[in-house]
Amino acid sequence: MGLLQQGRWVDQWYDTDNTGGEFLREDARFRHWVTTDGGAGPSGHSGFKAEANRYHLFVSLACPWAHRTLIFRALKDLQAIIPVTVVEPHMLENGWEFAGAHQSQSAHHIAGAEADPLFGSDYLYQLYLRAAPDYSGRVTVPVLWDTKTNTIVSNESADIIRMFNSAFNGLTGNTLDFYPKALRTEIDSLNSRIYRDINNGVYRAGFATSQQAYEQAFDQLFSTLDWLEQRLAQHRYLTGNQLTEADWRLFTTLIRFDAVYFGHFKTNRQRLQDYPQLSAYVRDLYQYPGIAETVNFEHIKQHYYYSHGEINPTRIVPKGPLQDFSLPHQRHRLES
Ligand SMILES: N[C@@H](CCC(=O)N[C@@H](CS)C(=O)NCC(=O)O)C(=O)O
Repeated sequence: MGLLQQGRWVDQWYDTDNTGGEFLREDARFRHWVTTDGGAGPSGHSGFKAEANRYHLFVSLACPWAHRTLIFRALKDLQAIIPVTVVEPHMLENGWEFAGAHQSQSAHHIAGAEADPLFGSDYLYQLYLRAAPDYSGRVTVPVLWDTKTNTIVSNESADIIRMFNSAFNGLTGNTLDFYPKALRTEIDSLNSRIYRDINNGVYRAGFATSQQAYEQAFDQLFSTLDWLEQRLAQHRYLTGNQLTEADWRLFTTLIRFDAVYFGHFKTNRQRLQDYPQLSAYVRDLYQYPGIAETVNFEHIKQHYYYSHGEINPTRIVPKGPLQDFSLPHQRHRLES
């Protein structure tokens, strides 16, 4: 695990020394937007018009943030016009890697990982350097790459799913809207609490290097899960009867909870399985058409347990847990 410093790759674990053991996530740096007409979006500059086969998505199947973009690619019928490449789950001294001959010393190829079809790069950081030769910062997935101007449009999943939600509608004819105007205020407020306490909360617990930082993240995480458990006893989805972006953002963390976060990140007050509403809700979303295909537990478990040597030095990847997300969920009953 490492980062780029003025265009040089440096192998280094997260620095929590100056923050009382607390893990602080760095903001994404590429924040342009693909728009219908190529005009500027909420940030970045213009010039990224929605076109078929112009953009390429790089993801890890392990990563909850990248997973959001894969879900939106499926929900919005973008598979035929936005190709995707999957990196190797083992993220070691060279960061995220593509499949190929130049893997890091202890990395293994895991089925489903692919080579870089655009440039034949060995490592994802080489793609970042093509976009910004003096880049400083972490090298993260997902990455939305523009093949026309050879740059990164965005490496922020929250923005990429918003682009996918609407910018390509004219090309696909899919007008499903997961960020409807009438619900935006509610979605935004759910997102911000869920991001802080759950999406990023599990990482704040898992990457904490002080007892206090860990316990604080742990308590916030479970109090927000308790709150959601109650909310989901009333409604099928977070905002009521309509599935929105807020549900999909929550889903990618919940689906990993028992397999990874409970053990590896020590978020073990209880399993997701022990929450009747939340666990049925996850099965409901998992069974939505096209979603199960985006979930890959081999990549998920291999990534976390094998890559984080600071947390799991033996790199043993657990065989369990046994789980079946295709069991009935009965959540239709909550529709009013
Ligand atoms: N804000 C980014 C965060 C992405 C992110 O942190 N991805 C992780 C994988 S789950 C990553 O690539 N980490 C590499 C690193 O931090 O060096 C987003 O939502 O797209």
